[in-house]
Amino acid sequence: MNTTVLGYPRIGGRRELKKATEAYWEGRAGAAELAETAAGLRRETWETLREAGVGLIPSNTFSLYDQMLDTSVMVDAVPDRFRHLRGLDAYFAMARGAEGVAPLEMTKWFDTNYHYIVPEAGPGTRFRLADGARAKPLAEYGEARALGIETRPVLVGPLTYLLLSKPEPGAPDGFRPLDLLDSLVEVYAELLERLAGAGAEWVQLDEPALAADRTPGELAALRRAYDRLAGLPSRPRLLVSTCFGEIGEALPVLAATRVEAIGLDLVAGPGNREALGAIGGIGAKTLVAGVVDGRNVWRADLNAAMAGCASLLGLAAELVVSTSCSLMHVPLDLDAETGPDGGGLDPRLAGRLAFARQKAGEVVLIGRALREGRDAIAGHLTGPAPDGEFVNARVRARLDALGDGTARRDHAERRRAQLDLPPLPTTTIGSFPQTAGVRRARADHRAGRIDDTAYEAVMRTEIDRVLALQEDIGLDVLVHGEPERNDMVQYFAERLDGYAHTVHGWVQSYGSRYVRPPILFGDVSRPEPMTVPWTTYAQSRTTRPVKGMLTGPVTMLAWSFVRTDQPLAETARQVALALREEIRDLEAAGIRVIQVDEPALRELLPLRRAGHAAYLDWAVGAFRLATCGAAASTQIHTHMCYSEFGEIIDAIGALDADVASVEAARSRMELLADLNTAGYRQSIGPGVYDIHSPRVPGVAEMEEALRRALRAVDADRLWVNPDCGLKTRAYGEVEPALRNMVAAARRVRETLEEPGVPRKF
Ligand SMILES: CN1c2c(nc(N)[nH]c2=O)NC[C@@H]1CNc1ccc(C(=O)N[C@@H](CCC(=O)N[C@@H](CCC(=O)N[C@@H](CCC(=O)O)C(=O)O)C(=O)O)C(=O)O)cc1
Ligand SMILES: N[C@@H](CCS)C(=O)O
Ligand SMILES: [Zn+2]
Repeated sequence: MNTTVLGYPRIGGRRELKKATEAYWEGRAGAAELAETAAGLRRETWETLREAGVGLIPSNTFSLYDQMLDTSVMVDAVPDRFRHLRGLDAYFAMARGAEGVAPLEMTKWFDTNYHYIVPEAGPGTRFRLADGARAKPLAEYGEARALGIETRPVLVGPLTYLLLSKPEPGAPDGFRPLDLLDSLVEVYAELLERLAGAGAEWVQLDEPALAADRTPGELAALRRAYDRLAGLPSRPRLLVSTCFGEIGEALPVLAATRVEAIGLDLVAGPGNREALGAIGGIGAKTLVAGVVDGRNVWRADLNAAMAGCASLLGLAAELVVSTSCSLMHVPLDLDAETGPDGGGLDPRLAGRLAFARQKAGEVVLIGRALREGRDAIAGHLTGPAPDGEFVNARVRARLDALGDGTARRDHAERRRAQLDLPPLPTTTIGSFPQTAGVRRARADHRAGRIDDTAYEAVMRTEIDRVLALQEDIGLDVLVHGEPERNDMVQYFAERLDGYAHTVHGWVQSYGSRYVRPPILFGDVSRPEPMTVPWTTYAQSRTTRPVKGMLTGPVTMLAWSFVRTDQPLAETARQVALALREEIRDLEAAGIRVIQVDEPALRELLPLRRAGHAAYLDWAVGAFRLATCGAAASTQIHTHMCYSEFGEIIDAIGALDADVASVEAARSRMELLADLNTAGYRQSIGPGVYDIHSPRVPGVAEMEEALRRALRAVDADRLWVNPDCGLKTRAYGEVEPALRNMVAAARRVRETLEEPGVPRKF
């Protein structure tokens, strides 16, 4: 009975990776320093896992930016536009763009809040093992070995890699990256042979794409890939690891290959257990049983996990106790919270939590209990949490009284009652750059070095500056800039009862950007207004409309660690009620435009179609519960980003917001045609430039984007905005970009009367 984890956080206990990467980008440190920090973090991870007693330790789970990007570089899937760059410059340019070179797209990793860099492939793509013997998995395997630690290199599986790739611009219609599978598999074959030569006994190939619906053709491709790899004469043993749900028809396909082990997520995919039974088990193979939740922070129920593992014993030749997925989706170490510089979590809550290091410990305990008997871990077994510990009867009664009624007045009537704005109104998504001064003031306030009055003065000065800038640029609907928010979810969670917070609990969102997901542990309620003072202050300083800015109920759940003792739908309604109260207070304070951000609406969509309708029903219901109390004269906006919207296109309309701003700059406005087809009739602000890149977009390119949008959307429904908030950018980029955006909108407005340009005012 062995034990393992499928992956581990890479940031370091004091955010060493983030600091080193950003120092490198800013020229404050060289490549050697970055490499040294990275090696130190890898070593720390391996040693931590070894000390915890984990039997099979993974390697190549580290990345300077993203594991998909690492794979693209490893197999030389580097688009031509980056070929003039070398080494780290090319690597980071693919992620972030460079002078005159647009980055690759970035999008959500399955249903997590992690984002990967989307590979591009075309018929001319020639995969090869770019660095040969120095390929990253080989290098990291060798590095661990030199430390005396035997590891299992982890690779993104070839099927998942290609299913997540997109056709390169200009690729012929009908081209699918998966068409390149056979040639990619040959690169994996070479790599596996080299890893075997280096001494690797096992290799883990991650195929999370199997948790989504797959076509017969894709399943055939899976079979072909692993028949080929498993048929190599000289190779390590292969673990095909899956996560994030049930793998359905892929299970018998994998079972029929000659790979030595299959990894199943038994937390997000409880049905995997039944499916295993239905095929009579996996015979001579090893089952890597993902019984410790890699995506949530609750302690494992060790009794249940032991019983679950015991019931699997007859279904495989061997069982390895594991996490359900990589631990990169949870914070590193709970001890950092309860230690001297932690935030002092309520001990009743802390006792129920486990972060990555604690979860590695849980895996080891379960393994020991299965080997030596339950008594061997008796001291670690805890009783169930007391019932009703964090219940709020008032919230429950109010929700019962509200029922399901979520109708708002007719859209046309709302339009008439709402603000009068010029055609193609210009606005932004909410946040402005979080300057060093703003962040310092927040850190000083947190540490007690400045008091509330001094802190508020800094924020007000910042709001004044942001408003003055927007007026000068000529934007139509202004924002206060969100300087007071550390994060769009954490800020609200800190003001809601039922949520707890960490100080060091960072989880990677993308590249060097991290979040500290709050922990939703009890019934949620709003003790007092959360945004009203800042928004009304801003509105008092300008005659133009200021847009209030809230985070929607689905996103509040998606980007938090959420209680599992009641359905998400019920928890979402509690958050929605708090937002509904906030909207009522904003209206009462004279705010006429309110945006309720739902960037994570797509993220929580179940990976399999069978679950979509039920999810969208409660997700849309929660948004409507939050917003439908608003008066007809209040314009409700929503915003979504980082997603392929295809599968939620109907839901965007069903939210019944008056205006939706959506990321489209990177996906080239394809979305608008889809929205039309779906019968979307409200207003739309397709992002006209990509805020994820430091590149300043020109007037002409945004004008062109707007003209393209006007082919799909009438002018009286088109808004002009960037594709997301500006908090990660610097003013040096933001100011010229917004000036160019307003100039582009004006140029298009001037031509609206020309023949052939639809306008319906
Ligand atoms: C819109 N996105 C978001 C997602 N998830 C969220 N929870 N929030 C989001 O906004 N998912 C999808 C997208 C993309 N994701 C991100 C995620 C993260 C960032 C980002 O900028 N992260 C920051 C950290 C933000 C934060 O919490 N800041 C705090 C603490 C800042 C800090 O480190 N302070 C220092 C001292 C400060 C100083 O002196 O300068 C300290 O405490 O040591 C705050 O501002 O108070 C990051 O840096 O990673 C962007 C998009
Ligand atoms: N209002 C938020 C949305 C980000 S998705 C912002 O502007 O940062
Ligand atoms: Zn956004």
